[in-house]
Amino acid sequence: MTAPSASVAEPLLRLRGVRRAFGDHVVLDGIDLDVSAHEVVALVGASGSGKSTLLRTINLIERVDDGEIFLRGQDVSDPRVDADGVRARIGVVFQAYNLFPHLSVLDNVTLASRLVHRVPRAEAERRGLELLASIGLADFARAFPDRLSGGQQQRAAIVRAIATEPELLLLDEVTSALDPELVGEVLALVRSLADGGTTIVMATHEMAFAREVADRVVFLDAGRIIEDAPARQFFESPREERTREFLARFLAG
Ligand SMILES: Nc1ncnc2c1ncn2[C@@H]1O[C@H](COP(=O)(O)OP(=O)(O)OP(=O)(O)O)[C@@H](O)[C@H]1O
Repeated sequence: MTAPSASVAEPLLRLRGVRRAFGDHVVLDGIDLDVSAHEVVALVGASGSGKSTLLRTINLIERVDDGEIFLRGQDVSDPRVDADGVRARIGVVFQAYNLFPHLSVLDNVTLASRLVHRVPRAEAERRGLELLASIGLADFARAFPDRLSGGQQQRAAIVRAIATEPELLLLDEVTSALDPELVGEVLALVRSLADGGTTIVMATHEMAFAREVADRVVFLDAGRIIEDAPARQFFESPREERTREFLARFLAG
């Protein structure tokens, strides 16, 4: 028997046999997935296929019924692991309502750094202002979120998620609640994070974006991974019939 090669890098994230059911409804049915550092993985699939639930299990919002989730080799799905400690290592942005409405934009962006990571306020605010400036929102730092457009709010939510320099960024349909004209500015920010080497797992219905930005595309159907392929191969020559049907339905609108 050959020993595993020591040169093979451990994936940043590894899921093995992840299963989650709600009552009799099996929503994740044995998910195996590896994500390397700096990789961008798009989760695609019909509504209800399990994309959000998968992201929520990675972030330990949902507990797995079976299987394991490893973050840098640590089994974080072990119920004895401190979930808050794991969540502090992962940035998450949902479809909408990410910002606390009663806190200024800057307080939103700096809150986790200050409270969870114990960064002194002055340093957290310097970094927060730098991040807000990088997305053109420095002038809104002291404003409350309701002064911002939906696209601006989502961009602020994304910089809030990366303010603590998480090891992994999870994005759950971050553009699906936006008016079409605001989608582009949010996708541009995700693209720049991907270009900068942030490790991202994102559920998306934006196929053109997945094709352009993702290294790999993972197609989920009824809680199973049907195809996991480099983005170009996924869109140009999918192996599985169900992937072809999904893409055809998608292109048909
Ligand atoms: N807390 C819950 N209790 C019961 N059923 C749930 C719960 N969360 C999700 N589900 C069910 O699990 C299935 C998968 O939902 P999920 O939100 O993961 O799908 P999705 O692929 O992200 O869909 P969409 O693209 O519409 O966001 C759905 O049938 C949903 O109703």
